Amino acid sequence: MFQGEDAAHLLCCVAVEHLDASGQATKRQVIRKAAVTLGRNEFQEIVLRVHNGKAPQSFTFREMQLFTRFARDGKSTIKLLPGNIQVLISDCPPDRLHVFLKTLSIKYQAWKAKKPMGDRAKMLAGLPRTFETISPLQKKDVQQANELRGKVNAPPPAKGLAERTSNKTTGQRVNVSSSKKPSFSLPLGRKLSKEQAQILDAVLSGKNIFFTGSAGTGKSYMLKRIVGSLPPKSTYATASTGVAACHIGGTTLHNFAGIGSGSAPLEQCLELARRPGVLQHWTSCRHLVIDEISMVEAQFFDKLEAIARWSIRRSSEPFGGMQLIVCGDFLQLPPVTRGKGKPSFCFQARSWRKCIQLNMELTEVRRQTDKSFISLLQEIRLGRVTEEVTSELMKTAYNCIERDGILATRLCTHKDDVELTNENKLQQLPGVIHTFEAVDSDPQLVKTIDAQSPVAQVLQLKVGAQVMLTKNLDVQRGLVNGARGVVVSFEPGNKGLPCVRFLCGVTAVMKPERWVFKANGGLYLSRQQLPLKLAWAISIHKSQGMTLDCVEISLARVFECGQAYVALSRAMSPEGLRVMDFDPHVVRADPDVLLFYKRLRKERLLRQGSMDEFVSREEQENERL
Ligand SMILES: Nc1ncnc2c1ncn2[C@@H]1O[C@H](COP(=O)(O)OP(=O)(O)OP(=O)(O)O)[C@@H](O)[C@H]1O
Ligand SMILES: [Mg+2]
Repeated sequence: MFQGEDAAHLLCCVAVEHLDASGQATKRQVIRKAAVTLGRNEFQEIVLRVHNGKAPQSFTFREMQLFTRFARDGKSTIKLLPGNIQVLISDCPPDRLHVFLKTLSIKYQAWKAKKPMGDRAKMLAGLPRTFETISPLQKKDVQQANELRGKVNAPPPAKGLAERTSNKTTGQRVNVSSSKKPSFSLPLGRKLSKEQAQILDAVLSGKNIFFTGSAGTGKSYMLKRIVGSLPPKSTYATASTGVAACHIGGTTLHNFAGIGSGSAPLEQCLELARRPGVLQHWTSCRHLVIDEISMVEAQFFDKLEAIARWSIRRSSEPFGGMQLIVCGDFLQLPPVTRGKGKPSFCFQARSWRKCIQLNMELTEVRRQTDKSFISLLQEIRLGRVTEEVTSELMKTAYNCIERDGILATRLCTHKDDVELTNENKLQQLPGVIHTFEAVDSDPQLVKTIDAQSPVAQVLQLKVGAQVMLTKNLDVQRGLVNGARGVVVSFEPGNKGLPCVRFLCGVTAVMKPERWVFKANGGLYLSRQQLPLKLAWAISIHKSQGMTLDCVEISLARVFECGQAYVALSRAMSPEGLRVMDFDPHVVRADPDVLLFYKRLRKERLLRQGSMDEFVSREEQENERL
């Protein structure tokens, strides 16, 4: 996260409105590229300074109202009194805005806790005018703000507090969304490692970058941080699959491009891309983010490049000058070919080399902590199965990973097996079926929503149903995307919400959540549904990008290179994994991909933030390939 001085500055679009008594704007000034700074004057009052590149305007205020509902989209409004001024912020990198607003809010509350200086005292003080950037947030600011909030909210309801501090291992029943306003805290965020920070720096320098790394090194995590650091209006977060797009809060690459499968001739694809609603993506995009690039076909990539360059943006630069931020692991799943032979990877696209200026690699695995399990997975990734690897994986067949009635999720190679398993298992359970229908923003577009949503339109559950959480509800308590649980009861009443016991020890009543998807033409679609899906089985393709705490894998019908690696690397630990019928032959790494990575290393094109030792070891190993 941005700390210190950074927390006091924003670069964004600003509209300054002067309001009359009825709240109508009497004067409005729009500054497309504004620098906003938070500071203090000679009396230690908070000042908001808006700079248009020529002359700054400073607003000192006594009262403030913040409107933060759309802060995640980079928008917020700050209403200031006296003066009745409204500062409307837009197109601001959301992570920066979040920290800026938090700093403003806490500093303001802390300032209110002190007795402000009266006008007369100010006049008598005769101090020269000054402006100093506000100091970084300190613990004491947060304490003061919380004390003030405590007084305003008093008396604090003891129940909410007890819920927040409950010990997750006790299995105590908790309410996931508490109505009490949480206390302020320092906006530290989760820290980036050195190598992750270098990637963010490279992106912010404007370079076209491809970054890679084994499963669980935080590629998607980084993409979310990258998207949060770029201006939202011109940034498009996409991924090759709907599930992966959902992980980074984006849309599918196909949806962004609007050219179907891209197999039509260029002229036809161009016509499709020029359709109203689609054209706007192409013209407004300055930063194109793509996750799970391993599943994007070379030809499709070349088509996108040609469309962007010649026809829409009329520029000779690769991708028409858009910044490309591409990430994935080519040793995971390849593009889907539907029986049309060997796929071409994106790095085999004609335009790849001229598009990508910088190749970087993340080396620190974060999904797993067990060092020997991490090394085993690295071997599998490269298609190497030693006797030791085989025996370690065979041993897991006897793992008893069921706990508290929560069964392992079976990862299947084929989609049909998944549907059949989940339907049959649900039917076999005794008891009444409870059906939950989603509320979609546009019922006509169920298919479009289905393609991107992690939850189904209709969810059927029974007591005993094995389920998986599809959203991070409370990361600290372990209620994270992919967490496994079992339905233990349904609440009385007509809503009959399900109560789920999770593997992490928490039992919680599930309430509907909302997902928002970007559709063509800047249109937003949404689905409201319980954040659950049946989890007796899921497909390996759907599991790409996921972290799972309790999995059983049958690899007998593996048909792709990288498929066994994707399945195995979903597990967080060997204790949470059971491999049923391990056969070393199903572990395969695509030779073209190995060659690609080898060449990048040899030509020293693959930059790593740290771990030089790891580089040389890998190089030695690759020499043996
Ligand atoms: N800097 C970080 N701080 C805390 N947690 C992190 C950090 N980076 C990654 N993680 C966590 O590590 C786990 C794996 O990250 P992520 O899913 O982004 O990996 P990935 O490289 O995209 O994996 P895959 O190749 O399987 O898609 C996630 O639970 C993520 O929240
Ligand atoms: Mg990922």
